[in-house]
Amino acid sequence: MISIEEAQQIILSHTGLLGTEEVPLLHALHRVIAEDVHAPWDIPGADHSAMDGYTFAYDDVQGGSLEVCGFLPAGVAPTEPVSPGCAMKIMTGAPIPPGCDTVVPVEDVLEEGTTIRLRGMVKRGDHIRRRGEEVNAGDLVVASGSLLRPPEIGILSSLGKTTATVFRKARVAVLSTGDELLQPGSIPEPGKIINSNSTSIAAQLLEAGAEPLMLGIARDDLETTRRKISDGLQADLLVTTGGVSVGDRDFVRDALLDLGGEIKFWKVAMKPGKPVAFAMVRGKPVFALPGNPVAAMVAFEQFVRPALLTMMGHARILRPVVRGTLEEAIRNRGGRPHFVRVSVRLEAGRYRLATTGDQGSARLSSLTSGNGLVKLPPDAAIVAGSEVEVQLLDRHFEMGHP
Ligand SMILES: Nc1nc2c(c(=O)[nH]1)N[C@H]1C(S)=C(S)[C@@H](COP(=O)(O)OP(=O)(O)OC[C@H]3O[C@@H](n4cnc5c(N)ncnc54)[C@H](O)[C@@H]3O)O[C@H]1N2
Ligand code: MOO
Repeated sequence: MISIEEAQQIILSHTGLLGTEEVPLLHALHRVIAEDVHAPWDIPGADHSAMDGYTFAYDDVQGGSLEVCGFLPAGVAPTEPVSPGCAMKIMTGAPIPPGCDTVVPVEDVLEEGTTIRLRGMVKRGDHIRRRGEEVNAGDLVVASGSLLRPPEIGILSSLGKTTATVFRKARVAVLSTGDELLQPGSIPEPGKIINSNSTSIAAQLLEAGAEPLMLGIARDDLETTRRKISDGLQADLLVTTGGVSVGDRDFVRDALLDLGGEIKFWKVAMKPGKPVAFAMVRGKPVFALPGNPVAAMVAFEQFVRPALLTMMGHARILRPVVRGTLEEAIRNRGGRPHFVRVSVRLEAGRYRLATTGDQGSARLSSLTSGNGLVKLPPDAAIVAGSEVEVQLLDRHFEMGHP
């Protein structure tokens, strides 16, 4: 059996970048840009006032008082020089008129009829945002490979962009296998359960920024499984759940081989998720995840998500890992690393971790009541109060401040 890290390496060695597409700027949010964007102009485009106040030539301030000669709102570009000895009332964002070089905020002057008196010290150049202070024409502002968050979207907009060329979203086919499965929305019958894996995997895909294509359920026979998997190969990547262990009705691996696929690995030393398989079939990566709901979701996190993020151009493909204090003892009696589901909370600047109770691979509530995974090495016994590393699964933790 190979290790989690070996499995990840094999997967990434078969994972390449998807193509690109031009999308409206707002649709580029949380995607990775595939072009270098240079500034077509300076920002700011001229010297602007940074305050609502008065502008004047510093050399004209004699005795701390000036005549007010006019008003400059934002949105107007003055061309006439201001007469010597004059101050102009100016609003934040308005260009500084020729002849002026200093701004004083309104609260720092006494307004006396048509004159103003400065209340305190003023320095030449105060409260002016300089032309090109942020960006000069020709500067590389957003580099290819950058993740577009709201600030990047904003700066691209300030450069006149209304679209962006980004890496395509991965289209991912999702197939569940099993005679026991009913369509979501059904009422359970004896011996049957609802196919919840397709929905949870689709949700994980959406969260990773990919597009799920729902292939439904394949009954437990080789022919149906092969046909459904073959349909899924039209996508960029295929994820199946169930039918990948050693049962008499586990046909996924045989179907992959029948389709000419190469199984790159089967079984990884981990719990839950051991019977996971990864194959390349007709040039497409196929992840055959175990059927147990937690095993499928944990294996998705460790294997499918990093592959998808790589395909979509991301540089950070792994969840953030932080150190936190365990509030209870945990132990791994097995011979495989155990992903213990924990709830992580930030208390007085420190992460504190508690397990989510029964860690059965079929118990989805071990994930719903938590937001992190502790990878516990084989045979480890950790006492309460110890510091351990935890993968943060909750997006709200990604920036470190829930
Ligand atoms: N003799 C052995 N048996 C099992 C082993 C083993 O090593 N030797 N491994 C166990 C482990 S670990 C796992 S995990 C499961 C994985 O088996 P499969 O991937 O073949 O999954 P199934 O048998 O099809 O299903 C397992 C379990 O999950 C439920 N399930 C399946 N699909 C769905 C779905 N779409 N939505 C909700 N729940 C689903 C299914 O009903 C089963 O209860 O094998 C162990 N066995
Ligand atoms: O590894 Mo199975 O994936 O424990 O449930």
